[in-house]
Amino acid sequence: MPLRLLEYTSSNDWAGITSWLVRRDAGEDNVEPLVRDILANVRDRGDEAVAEYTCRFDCPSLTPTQLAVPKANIARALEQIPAEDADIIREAAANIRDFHLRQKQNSWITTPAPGTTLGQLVLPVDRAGLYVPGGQGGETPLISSLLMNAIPAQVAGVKTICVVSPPRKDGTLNPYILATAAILGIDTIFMCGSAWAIAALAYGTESIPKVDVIAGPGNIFVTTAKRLLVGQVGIDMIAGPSEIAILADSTANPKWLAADMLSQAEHDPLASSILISSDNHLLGEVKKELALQLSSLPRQEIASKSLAEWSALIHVPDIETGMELINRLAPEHFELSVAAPWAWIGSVRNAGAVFMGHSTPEPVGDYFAGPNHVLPTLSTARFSSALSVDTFCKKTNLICTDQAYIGTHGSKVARLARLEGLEAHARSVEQRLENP
Ligand SMILES: NC(=O)c1ccc[n+]([C@@H]2O[C@H](COP(=O)([O-])OP(=O)(O)OC[C@H]3O[C@@H](n4cnc5c(N)ncnc54)[C@H](O)[C@@H]3O)[C@@H](O)[C@H]2O)c1
Ligand SMILES: N[C@H](CO)Cc1c[nH]c[nH+]1
Ligand SMILES: [Zn+2]
Repeated sequence: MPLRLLEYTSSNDWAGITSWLVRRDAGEDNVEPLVRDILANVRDRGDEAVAEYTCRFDCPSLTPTQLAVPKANIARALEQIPAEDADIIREAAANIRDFHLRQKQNSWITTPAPGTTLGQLVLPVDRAGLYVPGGQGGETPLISSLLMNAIPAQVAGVKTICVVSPPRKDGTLNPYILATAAILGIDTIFMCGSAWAIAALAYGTESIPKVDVIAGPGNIFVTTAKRLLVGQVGIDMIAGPSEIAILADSTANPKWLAADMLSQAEHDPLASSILISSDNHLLGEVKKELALQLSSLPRQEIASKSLAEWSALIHVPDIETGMELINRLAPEHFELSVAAPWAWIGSVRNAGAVFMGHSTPEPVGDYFAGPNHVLPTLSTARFSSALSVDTFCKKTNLICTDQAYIGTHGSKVARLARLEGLEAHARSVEQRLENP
């Protein structure tokens, strides 16, 4: 099985690693002209364009009036999935809600000096649009994507939440997606996907509301549309292909490590799975395990491309050096697979999420524990964070001063204004001094 074996002894080896790892080109430039056309067409022709694209790509007969999923179908979907599955989804949703409730920030005000009250209003956006990927023609419903995007929006207090997802060939959505929406109390769902769904949410159509923030993962057409709309509508993040980096000592189990690497490799041929260890024997065992476990995976073709092209086993002299490499990689998911993970947590500077110790496999975070699984990729964890309640909030500054404050400080404001050559600013304050 082709898989890179690398040596990292110091920062001198960094260039060799970045040269192939840090820019996984998904070919966004190639699809950009097509996506620009789609955006313009939906902006100008609304539902009609959305329905046309949907018929061309996803299901042959869908009229503009059929884009919205009837509310009754959403409620009924809960009867179409096994009750045990609904219970698992409810439990995951409760964990995710509990975690995100802790992120909620309150508005605050303060009185730093007599005559002045200052503060910050933390307000939810009015409307959010959530993209739920089709998942192999609707056959692998991305339940967790809906949970991870909708719950932070709900906790933020967003009043209008619209979900979009591409329909299956028969013009329906997977009942698991509808049932999850029903569990969450979401009843506004539109059957459309790809760049035209993102365009509809950004511009609004006859049936799809124009939203303030668009969140949710998707393929290259979805991602490119989101990238082109930055600045016109709030965008959660431009999430790239999944990544996992594991730092393991000799107490780690090679079978577990290989399974964890494959868990992300199966997402995408562009996914990246990196194992870093000072134990050469362990690295060799993991390599054997990867070949063994890969052979029985349904998504073997995807995972093997990811392993061959974007993954590696990296030998380091010690854990300290491994940690330095992790901080340079700034991975989306970082598994700290060592005997005493808490002893190392203070050294972690750049990672989307950290999975502590041998018994914390990454998929626990993907689905169930509570923290969000929409995380910064491609080294952007150096400066950005997981999707959160904040994604759906904005902060409005609050300033209140009285006449006494203007009397004490007004002339200083006027002086600063005149230093900038802005006379009208200065007079605005002086009006209150001269004509109280
Ligand atoms: N980062 C995360 O949290 C996360 C989670 C889940 C999925 N993902 C990613 O999301 C993506 C999901 O992809 P998917 O296919 O399952 O669903 P998707 O909904 O993103 O893509 C399917 C849509 O793209 C359209 N499409 C196909 N070919 C097209 C073309 N040539 N031009 C325009 N549109 C076209 C389809 O008709 C359909 O509407 C994957 O890349 C996966 O890695 C990321
Ligand atoms: N690991 C993905 C983010 O990189 C999220 C996900 C969704 N479903 C399973 N996993
Ligand atoms: Zn995953």
